[in-house]
This record gives sequence, structure tokens and C-alpha cells, in this order.
Amino acid sequence: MGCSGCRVRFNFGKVLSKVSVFFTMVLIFTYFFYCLTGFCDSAPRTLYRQQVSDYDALDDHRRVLDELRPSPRLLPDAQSQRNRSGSADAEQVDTPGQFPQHMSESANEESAQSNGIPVSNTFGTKRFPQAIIIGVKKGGTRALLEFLRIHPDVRAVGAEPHFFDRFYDKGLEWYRNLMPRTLDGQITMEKTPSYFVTKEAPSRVCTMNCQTKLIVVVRDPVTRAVSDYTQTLSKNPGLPSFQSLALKNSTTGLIDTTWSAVRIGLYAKHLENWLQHFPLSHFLFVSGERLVSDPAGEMGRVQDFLGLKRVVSDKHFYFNQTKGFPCLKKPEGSSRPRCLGKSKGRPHPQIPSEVLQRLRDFYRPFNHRFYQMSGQDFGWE
Ligand SMILES: Nc1ncnc2c1ncn2[C@@H]1O[C@H](COP(=O)(O)OS(=O)(=O)O)[C@@H](OP(=O)(O)O)[C@H]1O
Repeated sequence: MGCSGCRVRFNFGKVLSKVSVFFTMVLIFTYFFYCLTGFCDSAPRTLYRQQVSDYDALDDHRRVLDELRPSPRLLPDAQSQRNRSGSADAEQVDTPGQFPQHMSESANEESAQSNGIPVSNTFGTKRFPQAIIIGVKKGGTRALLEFLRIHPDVRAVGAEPHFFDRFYDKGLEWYRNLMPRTLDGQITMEKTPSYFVTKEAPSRVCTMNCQTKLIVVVRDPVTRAVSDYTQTLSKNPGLPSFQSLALKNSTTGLIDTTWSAVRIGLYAKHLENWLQHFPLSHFLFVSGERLVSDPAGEMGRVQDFLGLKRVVSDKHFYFNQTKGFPCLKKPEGSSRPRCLGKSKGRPHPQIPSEVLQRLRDFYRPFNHRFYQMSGQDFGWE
């Protein structure tokens, strides 16, 4: 009797645990189904299945995890959560041409994770960016954005939205929906380096908000051109040589300004276009070279410009000898330090010195004009 009572109780316990497992599974599946059908997104999923260039695929994964963490202000232990990219891969790879998946998932907004349990996060508001990194391509824009994202008062879109150049037709609400939610006092940011060279971008940004702060990371236009070429070459190994693209004619040494790798480096020309719509005080020019040699110093200037407390400092960086670049020290709550992906800071092909010299001569007057316009001498010789 006693024994059969035990068995009944034992069976009942087993049934109970099976039922609770079953209901937990149902809840999890319902949640995922709910998300997959798009209800977790406030912007239509189909809009996001677009192409952007230069996006780190593993960055996506990291950012998904990253965005799944709640804002430090939402948690009691702000310190342990501050490094929102804490689960980062030390190395990432570029997968250009992929539209950022995390934008189509709920990562940019609704979710938060507290003690490992996903919870809905509808705190904060999606705002238009108050500051945009508008350029330049290959200047060091990814490094700057990643360094800024350490700051608890900065929330940024991980991928490049390309709204003011490619997707303007989608409308401002589409753009705003891409933004992460922010609390009062937090700054919303994005980076799309091609804005700097897009004719229509300044007026479009001004239509959104003429008070927008604009950050331009500039780098010696000669090195920048080689870096740009290196990126294209990595995608297309059959590309003609740098010199055959840079020079119209190898005998005369005339530079081909129609080649985008050359044209992007005419900073003075592009800035002129922006100055038609924004006063100089709205710009911060970050030295791409100093961002490598003295990241903390350059980050100090950036934080001042954005009106942020100087939180990001030299204690956040270390120089990674293997990579040859500054990387982020082991963030709290993460077991690994973080460097940018393999496509950032990669070796450049050898270019004949006379071609580089020819380019240097070509850029000199434009550089000097740019120094005058920006009020800063970047020392490119
Ligand atoms: N900390 C750190 N780690 C790695 N790379 C760094 C860093 N800081 C600046 N850089 C330089 O950034 C260059 C890439 O620039 P962008 O991120 O603007 O490129 S892109 O326009 O987004 O493709 C990249 O260019 P390449 O050296 O040609 O790869 C780097 O020189």
C-alpha cells in the first residue's frame, strides 16, 4: 500500500515536471514565433532586407548580444553592464553587402537581458541621431564608433544605415526606427562614411535637424586611397594595379580624379559642400592617425565635442602588438579583450614610391586648403 502510494506520488511528480517543461517550451516557442512574425520589430522587416557595404558579420552577432543587454541605467549594477559589447569576438571579419541582420531582428530595441532572462525592453525613445560620423571612408570610422560605444551615454546603430545617401526614399520615420532606444541624456549616433562625399547628404541631414553634430575622421588621403584600394582588391583579386587606376596616363603622371579612391581624398571639396548647410562649429575633425597613436587623447576631444563626460580614457585601451593597433582592454563582464576585425588594420600592397609621391604632390594644395577650412593642420606631407 505504502509502496504503491510512493509510486503514485513519484509518477505524479514526473508528470508535473513534464507538464512544466512542456509549458515552458510552449512559452519559449510562442515568444520566438511572436518575434519571427515581426511583432517584436517596430519597423517593417522587409524594409531591412537591403544592402549596405562594409559590415562586419560577426559584428552583427556581437551587436545582437550587445543590444540584448539593457542600458546601464536600467540595471542596479551599472558597472558590470557598462561594456555593452562585452561578448565581443576579439577578431571579426567583414562581410560587405549584407544588410545588418540585427536591424531586422529585435536587437536594436525591444529586448533586454537581465540575469540571462530575456525581458521586453520598451524603455527609452527612438530618436534621430544628434551626432553622425559622416566620414571618411577608411578614415577609422569603425574604431571611433566602437570606442564611443563604451560610453554609457552613447547608443549607436552598429551597421551603417546609409539613409542620407541610399535609402532616403524610405523616409525619416524609417530612419528613426533603425535607431536604438535612448533615455534622457543619452546620445543617439550612427556612422555612414559615404555621407561625406554625397552631394545631397548635407541638405538632407539639415532637413532632419540642422543642429546635428557632424564628425569626420580624416586620414592622409594617400594612405586612405591605398586602404580603399586594398578593400576593393580583397573582394576582387583580379583588380588592375593601384597605379593603373590612380594615373590617367603613366607617362604624364596625371591623376585620375574620377576614381573614387582618389576623389574621396579631396576633403576640402567635400567639406565645401557641407559648409553650405552647416556652420564649421557643427563639425569635429578627428585625426585618423592620432586615433591610432593616441586613442584616448582623440576620444577626449570627441567626448568634449559631444558634451559628454570624459569616461573613455587611456585605461580602456592597450596596444596590441600582433595587430599593430590599439584595442579595447578586457571589458568588465567579459573574458576577452577586443580588437577590430581582420578587415580593419590589414596590410596594404606595396605601391611604387613614385606613384605615392605623385599622389602626395597632387593632394598637397587640397590638404592645405582643408587645413585652412578646418582650422587644423593634420601634418600630411
Ligand atoms: N584601433 C584600430 N584597429 C583597427 N583599425 C583601425 C584602428 N584605428 C583606426 N583604424 C583604421 O581604420 C581603418 C578602417 O577605417 P574605417 O573603419 O573608417 O573603414 S570603413 O570606411 O568603415 O570601411 C583601417 O584601415 P586599414 O589599415 O587600411 O585597414 C585602420 O587603419
